Amino acid sequence: MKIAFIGGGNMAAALVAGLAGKVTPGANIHVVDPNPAALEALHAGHGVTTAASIDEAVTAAEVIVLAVKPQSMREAVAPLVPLLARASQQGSHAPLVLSIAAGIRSADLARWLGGHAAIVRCMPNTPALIGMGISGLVASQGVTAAQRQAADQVLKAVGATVWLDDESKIDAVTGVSGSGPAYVFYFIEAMQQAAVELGLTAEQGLELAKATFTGAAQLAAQSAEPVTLLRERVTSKGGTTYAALTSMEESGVKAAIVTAVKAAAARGRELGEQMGRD
Ligand SMILES: NC(=O)C1=CN([C@@H]2O[C@H](COP(=O)(O)OP(=O)(O)OC[C@H]3O[C@@H](n4cnc5c(N)ncnc54)[C@H](O)[C@@H]3O)[C@@H](O)[C@H]2O)C=CC1
Ligand SMILES: O=C(O)[C@@H]1CCC=N1
Repeated sequence: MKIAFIGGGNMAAALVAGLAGKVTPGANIHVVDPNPAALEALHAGHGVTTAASIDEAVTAAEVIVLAVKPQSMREAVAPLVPLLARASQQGSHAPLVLSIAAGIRSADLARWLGGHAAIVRCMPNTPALIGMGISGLVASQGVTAAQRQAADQVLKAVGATVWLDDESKIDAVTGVSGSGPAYVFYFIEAMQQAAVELGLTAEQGLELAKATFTGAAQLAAQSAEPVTLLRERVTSKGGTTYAALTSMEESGVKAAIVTAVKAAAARGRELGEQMGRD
């Protein structure tokens, strides 16, 4: 499979690391980015081919991954329009366009791409860097079964995939798992701060907080029991955990988390609306 990336930043680098030499040889991956340092690192690390601007190698790919910031998307894809039109006139295959950008809607992308129909939107997350990502995906109507499978293969190279039946739900995925790693890091930072305020060193606090997250997340992942039961098992009546969770309830921590996740989803929707306006 030939794969092209428009944008070679953080998320593209995570995907390239998962794909190169596993799903396809590095030489079958082409990365376009105006930043020479990003290209050099990807070429040196994975043997990918590179270009500072969109060229024919992009439309020769079966899958074109759009990995620029939402605010740059419209401008970044404009040079693709004549190349896609030429490829279709020559009767070549229509590449699948796989966008990882938060918010940007398939209908707007299709319009910016001159009516290109084969678009999958997806929302990965940064644990993709260590092959432990999770991505939500949704296919627009012009996507073939083979293209859907290709999109799944690309994202499975860096973790698990969850397919959605309705594009409006991808903003929820953005709020939960796309932005989610930041919430976990925030919680780890808070636990480390508490550890220091209780007299431990910053290093000890960080080690305890990180290992607690890793252990609890692995336990939740591996256990057949509901997460609620796992929580209750830690919580002895009248004990220390009960004191902490009661304090969290009184401070409205759960409600605040729910509100925060909804704010991320709403921002995704808003970005799509803003960028989709002509
Ligand atoms: N960082 C994250 O946790 C996640 C990010 N995303 C989405 O991934 C996309 C990329 O995000 P990051 O990799 O974090 O950003 P980044 O800033 O690390 O990478 C963006 C890259 O695009 C390049 N670029 C800018 N204009 C360009 C153009 N016209 N043509 C080609 N390349 C161009 C930049 O030089 C940069 O290397 C965003 O749309 C974001 O919404 C999705 C899931 C998670
Ligand atoms: O914060 C953002 O906009 C991107 C999308 C999901 C995670 N990071």
